[in-house]
Amino acid sequence: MKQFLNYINGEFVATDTTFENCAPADNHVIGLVHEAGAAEVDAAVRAARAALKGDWGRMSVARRVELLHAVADEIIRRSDEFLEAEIADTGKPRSLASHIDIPRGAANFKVFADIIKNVPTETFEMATPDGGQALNYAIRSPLGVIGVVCPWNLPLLLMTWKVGPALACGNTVVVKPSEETPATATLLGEVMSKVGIPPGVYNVVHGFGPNSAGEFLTQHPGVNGITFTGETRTGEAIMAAAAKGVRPVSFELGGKNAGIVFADCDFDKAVAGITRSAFENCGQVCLGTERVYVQRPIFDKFVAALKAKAEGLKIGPSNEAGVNLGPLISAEHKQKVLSYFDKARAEGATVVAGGGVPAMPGELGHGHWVQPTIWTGLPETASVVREEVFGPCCHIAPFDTEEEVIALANATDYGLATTVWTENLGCAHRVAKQVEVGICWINSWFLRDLRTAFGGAKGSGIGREGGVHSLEFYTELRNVCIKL
Ligand SMILES: NC(=O)c1ccc[n+]([C@@H]2O[C@H](COP(=O)([O-])OP(=O)(O)OC[C@H]3O[C@@H](n4cnc5c(N)ncnc54)[C@H](O)[C@@H]3O)[C@@H](O)[C@H]2O)c1
Ligand SMILES: O=S(=O)(O)c1ccc(CO)cc1
Repeated sequence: MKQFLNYINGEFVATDTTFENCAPADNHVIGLVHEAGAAEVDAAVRAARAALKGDWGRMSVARRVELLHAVADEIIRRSDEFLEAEIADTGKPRSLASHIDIPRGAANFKVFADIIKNVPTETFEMATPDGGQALNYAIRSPLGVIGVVCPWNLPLLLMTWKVGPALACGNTVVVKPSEETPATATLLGEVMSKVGIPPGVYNVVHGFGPNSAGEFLTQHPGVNGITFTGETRTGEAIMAAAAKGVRPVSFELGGKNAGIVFADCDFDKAVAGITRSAFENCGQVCLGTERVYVQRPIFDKFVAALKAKAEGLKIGPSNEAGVNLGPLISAEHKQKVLSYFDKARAEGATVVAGGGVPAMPGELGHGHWVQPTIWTGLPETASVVREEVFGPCCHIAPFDTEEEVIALANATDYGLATTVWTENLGCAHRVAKQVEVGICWINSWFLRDLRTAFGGAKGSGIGREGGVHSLEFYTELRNVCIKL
């Protein structure tokens, strides 16, 4: 049976406590994960601290950049292994993982290495009171040991999105992958060893959140900063842990994102865009659209078109040709999503598409499948209109005016992303300016340039990462003032 070991100080480390890692597609046991206890987490943090003072801490930026490029190249060289590991852990379609998760996972090392190589710091000359001059210039230093706590929906991509810039800035990391998806973080340990990243720079501790590796890591006083992607409620617990020692946090949290479709949109593109944003990765994307607002003149036509798209999506295992939708991540998550399907019905929804569990053949019958689901007819107070479901579903409501739809989109505690569909650039810009989110896409969705800012407003997060914005979190900027 496959064993998923911790990776501490350049060595794979087994523990006495293991838990099963199961495939979402058919629930078969992929392997055993070795849970890190407080002692292993402490060893990982100590190794990370020691590495800061060792070769890694002394390394030139040019050499660090070279090594991070080598990490990216090695991920690509072993992309079949990464792909198989990610597919087994998540059940997502091979086409999705091969086009997004793995290449983006590698790109995160190259892009941030190049940014750190090229980004300047500021200098200011100033006059001094005695009639002389002084020169100010800024130096970036690594923040230190970074705790990286990750979710399961885009495991390699979201982990490297943090580890790439953290290492580029000269930090060391202790990563806590989701208990649901331990494979690619573990595999990355092999890559780090192979290309010569010094021991202790990249560490992985496996386990759960409360009273397990997640909590041990975030409460560890040797961790200088915590970067976290996951549920808003978990963010609250981590923020409380980070308060001890006043450690900085960077949070990418939940969302309840609105899609806004104006009557003048390019209809087919809008339908295709909302289909993707609602159902890609089986709706398990923080940026996904769970609330769709469609201008009244095209409402009925849009609902019918989205229904046709949803019902045309092919549900199936990763390797089957033409599959659009995989399973949900776990039995527990399936229960949560189905409970929302029940609530929607109980609260009076019209079920336009789906609403249940598809019949799957053979062993797949043990997997965590649900149908892509569309509702209409609910008030804005309904559970599936207010709360993040994180499944392949959306509610569609009509609107009349620009002002009205902006108010509807903003009437949520979350503020991650919006997608707007219109041919009127003036309208697009007015909406983009007023929606309370970190990311607003116009006539597109999940179109990402890694140099741009990424993050959430309101309950969807704290801080921005991406491009130079990542440097703000992963470095301490020191001003040096020289009296000349
Ligand atoms: N904003 C974003 O960029 C973004 C991206 C992806 C996912 N998400 C959000 O993530 C959620 C889905 O992911 P999930 O279910 O893995 O989230 P989660 O919050 O349940 O778990 C995320 C990680 O936190 C750990 N954890 C849980 N409790 C902890 C605690 N008390 N202390 C320390 N660590 C703890 C888990 O073990 C896991 O590794 C959704 O809400 C989604 O919107 C947000
Ligand atoms: O910048 S990306 O790597 O595309 C990216 C995608 C998603 C998320 C969070 O879901 C973060 C970064």
